[in-house]
Amino acid sequence: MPQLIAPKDRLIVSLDLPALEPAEAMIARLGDSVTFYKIGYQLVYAGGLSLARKLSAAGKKVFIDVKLHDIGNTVMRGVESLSTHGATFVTVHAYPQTMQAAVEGRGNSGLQILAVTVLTSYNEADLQEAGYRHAISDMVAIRARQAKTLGVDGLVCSPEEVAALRAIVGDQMSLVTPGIRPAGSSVGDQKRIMTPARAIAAGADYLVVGRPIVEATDPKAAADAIQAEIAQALS
Ligand SMILES: O=C(O)c1cc(=O)[nH]c(=O)n1[C@@H]1O[C@H](COP(=O)(O)O)[C@@H](O)[C@H]1O
Repeated sequence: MPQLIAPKDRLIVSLDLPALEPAEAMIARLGDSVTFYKIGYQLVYAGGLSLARKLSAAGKKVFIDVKLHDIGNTVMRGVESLSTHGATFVTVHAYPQTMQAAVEGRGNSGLQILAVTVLTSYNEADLQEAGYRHAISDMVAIRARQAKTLGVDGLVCSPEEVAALRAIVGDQMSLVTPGIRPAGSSVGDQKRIMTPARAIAAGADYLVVGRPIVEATDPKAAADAIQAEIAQALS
């Protein structure tokens, strides 16, 4: 539930880096400023699961972002395997079979399933081009209802959808938002974005931030500034 999360623990730094060595160097630079790390495609295929175990043994929280989507049996077994690394969150795409299988696979392990609703790099035209007939707002709402019914633990969504999705899923599911851009930072390939302060004010539980921190000249200063913005927005 949002009110129980300490402000500092709401920032998840995405370790989108090519190898363990730069990832460990980044973690050392960020030090006590950051308590929660995301390990995604780039690092997970470069030894990232060993880093997940190391981070969780060191008392940090870990989000394994592998966005699973396959037949149910494969997803279930994949999630069973992923539940052994000490992570807090793992991602799957928000398809009913996939979400149901992921919930079965996580069992009582303590690993929480996050369903990715509509990627933050998509706008309305991108969604139509991919063959969907719904507007983004309708699509995320449909997927949020299905996720809630299936017992999924949380959603990954754009901060633009947080308020609407909170009304659907209530306080028991975590709302995790990438697409976070501090004022003045480069947008890159993200399309549905907000500043940290606005995302928190909209009701996000966790903010996922990659390039604005890991590509900053001073990553610790960038993380500290976002932490301060989060704390200010919550006060
Ligand atoms: O599942 C995710 O974390 C995710 C979902 C989504 O819709 N959009 C999105 O950007 N992400 C991830 O969040 C991170 C955002 O990174 P930056 O755009 O560099 O801040 C990346 O690691 C993405 O893979």
